[in-house]
Amino acid sequence: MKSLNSKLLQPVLDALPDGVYITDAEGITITVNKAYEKITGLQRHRVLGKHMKDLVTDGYISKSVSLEVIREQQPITRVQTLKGDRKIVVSGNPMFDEDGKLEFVISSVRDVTALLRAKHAEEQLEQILTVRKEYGIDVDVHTDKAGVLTGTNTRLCYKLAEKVAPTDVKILIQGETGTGKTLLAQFIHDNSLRAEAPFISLNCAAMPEGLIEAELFGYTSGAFTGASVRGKEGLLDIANGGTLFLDEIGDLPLSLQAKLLKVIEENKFLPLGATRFKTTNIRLITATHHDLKVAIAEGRFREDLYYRLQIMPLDLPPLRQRQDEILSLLEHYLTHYAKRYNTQKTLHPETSEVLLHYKWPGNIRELMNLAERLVLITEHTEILPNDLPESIRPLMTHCDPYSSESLKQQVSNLERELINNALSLYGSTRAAAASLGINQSTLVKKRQSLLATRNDKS
Ligand SMILES: Nc1ncnc2c1ncn2[C@@H]1O[C@H](COP(=O)(O)OP(=O)(O)OP(=O)(O)O)[C@@H](O)[C@H]1O
Repeated sequence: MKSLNSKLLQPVLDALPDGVYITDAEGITITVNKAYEKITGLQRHRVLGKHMKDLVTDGYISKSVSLEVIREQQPITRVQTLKGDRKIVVSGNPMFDEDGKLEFVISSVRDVTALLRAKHAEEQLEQILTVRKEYGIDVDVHTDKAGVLTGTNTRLCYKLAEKVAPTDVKILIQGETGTGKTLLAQFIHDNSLRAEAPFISLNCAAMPEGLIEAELFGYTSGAFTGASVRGKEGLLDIANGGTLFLDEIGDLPLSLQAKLLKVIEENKFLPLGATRFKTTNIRLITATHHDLKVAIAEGRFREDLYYRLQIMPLDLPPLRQRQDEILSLLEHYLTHYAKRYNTQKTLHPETSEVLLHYKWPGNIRELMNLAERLVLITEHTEILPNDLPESIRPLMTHCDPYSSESLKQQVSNLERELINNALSLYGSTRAAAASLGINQSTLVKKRQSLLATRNDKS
């Protein structure tokens, strides 16, 4: 182990406000300073002479920046989390001797927990102000009256919704992202006795805990640093008399779940910083794409709240289970965007076929985005399969309905593409062959002969 002149060096290191950790070129600890002991809680005598690898194995530290520096032979900076959620920034620097050989690694360690907290608070405040500004413009009363299309699998859901809309029964809508949960909530509101009052929607997954709390419950003046002097009404106030739609309710933090339960049970809530409860009269509709039963089992969601919210559960199936709606929706949105962009578009039957069998992971929102994109970028009136983005027609590149190639050649093209796709996905001929259900030698032979056919052609 190399040594530094520690008699001289140690007092200097101990006077520094940042933590310092020094190892030799092998990763053996030479010294640490007092600030390091204070920040990490690790005593010097525990680490001196120890190899960084052993400190990681023994659980003293989670990851060693010094070892990374030794491996990479260059400076490296990492943010690490210590016990109790403290955040530190570790910057490791290599020191080389005159011959360019690594001699020491000197790492500085800075506790940035307080700094990050301040930054987080600042960002939260900024977000509150932004959201407020947006709400001032268009959130109070939702006026988007896009035509609602229903097929066999959604008709029942909309029928039930229509039936219970005039009551105040609490509804939990379940469905993947983009399946139309917000539209259904708006439909219920529009068909309720509260239709003239505001429909307010809040996505619980989109905001940090502090911000959701301030938005939902509002706050009094001086409730927290940076709060407006006049305080602010919460959405529970703004939605009074109308409907509050809480999207992604499964992401509502546990502390706020307790507060929401009080609103449901007693129509009461306490704004941040307030000493008196306020009352409100809202109809609550919630939505989730998570399985809340799993969240309950994992302790992330209150069971009592779940049973209060899902008195009337409504399920919106994903678009791939609503095949009879896909073409009507496409036609509806192609016409809608064609009108907006002053053009005309239709789908070639082959294109309809591809889209009908596509899985639509982003559901109706994805379909709308695709319709707009196709209207904008397709130059001809009839949209062909090749106009579709690659992600939708991964194996369609060579299936051109106007192709002059023979069936045999087109099949070879498709085979070549399937093999190449599997090879790039799985990386080895053995794994690619297994994924295609053939043995490795067959794949290699097929690939060679397909390459030869292509070369013959060109
Ligand atoms: N049945 C339908 N007919 C026509 N358009 C629909 C239908 N359902 C949904 N849409 C449209 O699809 C888009 C996505 O719907 P919406 O925002 O309601 O989905 P969501 O499930 O709430 O999504 P997220 O979970 O991501 O918030 C909206 O623009 C909506 O108007």
